[in-house]
Amino acid sequence: MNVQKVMVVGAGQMGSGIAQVCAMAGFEVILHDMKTEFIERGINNINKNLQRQVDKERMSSAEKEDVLNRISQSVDLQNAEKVDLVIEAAVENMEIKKALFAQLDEITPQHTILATNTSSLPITEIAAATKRPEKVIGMHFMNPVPVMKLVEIIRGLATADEVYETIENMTNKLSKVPVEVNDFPGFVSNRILMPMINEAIFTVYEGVATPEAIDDVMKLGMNHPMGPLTLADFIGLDTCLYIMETLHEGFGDDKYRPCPLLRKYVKAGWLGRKSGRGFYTYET
Ligand SMILES: CC(=O)CC(=O)SCCNC(=O)CCNC(=O)[C@H](O)C(C)(C)COP(=O)(O)OP(=O)(O)OC[C@H]1O[C@@H](n2cnc3c(N)ncnc32)[C@H](O)[C@@H]1OP(=O)(O)O
Ligand SMILES: NC(=O)C1=CN([C@@H]2O[C@H](COP(=O)(O)OP(=O)(O)OC[C@H]3O[C@@H](n4cnc5c(N)ncnc54)[C@H](OP(=O)(O)O)[C@@H]3O)[C@@H](O)[C@H]2O)C=CC1
Repeated sequence: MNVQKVMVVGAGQMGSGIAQVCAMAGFEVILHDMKTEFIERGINNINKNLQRQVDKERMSSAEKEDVLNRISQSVDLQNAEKVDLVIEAAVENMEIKKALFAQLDEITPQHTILATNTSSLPITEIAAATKRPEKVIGMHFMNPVPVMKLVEIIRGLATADEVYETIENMTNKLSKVPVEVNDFPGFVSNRILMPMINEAIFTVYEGVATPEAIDDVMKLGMNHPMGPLTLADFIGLDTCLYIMETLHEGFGDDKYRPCPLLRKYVKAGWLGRKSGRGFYTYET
């Protein structure tokens, strides 16, 4: 199938990044969120990223304007009625995603592929909220989207081969590298990454070392570009907690229990970089 028009649902850090790379690759993009202010925040992000490219003379100002002009804004999901592909990047919550997919199933044309950027939730269960499970697929981008090469592509139980191929082609057009994985909690990326982050949080909780020391060990000792606690703040501590809960519930194994300190921070509203405070403090 030839994808031309894309709707990205959720204009947060992932949705704005996905909208940016789609528009840069020439797709017409509708960026949808619940409120205009969230979309404006997303567009501001995109604008800043593109301006950096202009400043580095990798893109002209005219090209930047062309990219921005390919992105339109939406606060009405009905605007999905003419798109070929929806990439959902709303909050990591099964009930919210199921409700969105059920609505999108009603609104979009029959040929439309419904993809989710979920970082851990079962694709098969999200697909079951629609009458087109063969057209539902996981398209898991990494953060920051404009920089990271990987897109994990996850087939649900019913995902059709041609839908997989369309999403694989689309990923290549975005200059990303597709890697196919099966539908298990956390897929591959977060099944491996998130227990390491959770263990780093236990290491703070048990007073083994400060966040700075833990991050230094992993950066200087293991050559990780960011320490695990900086990375947790970057991903969002709410998202880290939801992923650990999905792993814990999905596998029923206590090795995936979320650290109580992670729960406490999320309850306090310390969500990391996006809220201004997590393991570190940030200017908002
Ligand atoms: C939770 C999930 O479901 C899955 C996930 O996404 S897990 C998270 C996966 N991501 C990671 O692990 C990221 C780990 N961190 C890194 O790779 C690096 O620290 C980083 C790429 C984010 C920044 O790299 P750095 O060398 O420390 O900083 P810096 O030199 O400022 O930036 C390098 C490039 O990234 C760009 N960049 C940095 N942060 C960016 C952002 N938030 N958005 C867009 N571009 C960004 C910079 O503009 C720069 O671009 P150029 O090379 O084209 O000039
Ligand atoms: N953070 C990361 O590193 C990664 C995250 N992901 C996944 O991407 C998704 C988004 O994460 P991220 O961008 O970090 O989260 P953010 O919190 O930055 O953004 C989520 C956005 O979606 C909006 N939203 C919530 N519910 C709805 C809805 N019903 N309809 C439309 N928009 C909605 C939110 O609005 P409001 O602010 O009001 O809640 C917010 O603007 C999650 O599923 C996450 O697991 C995947 C890869 C990496």
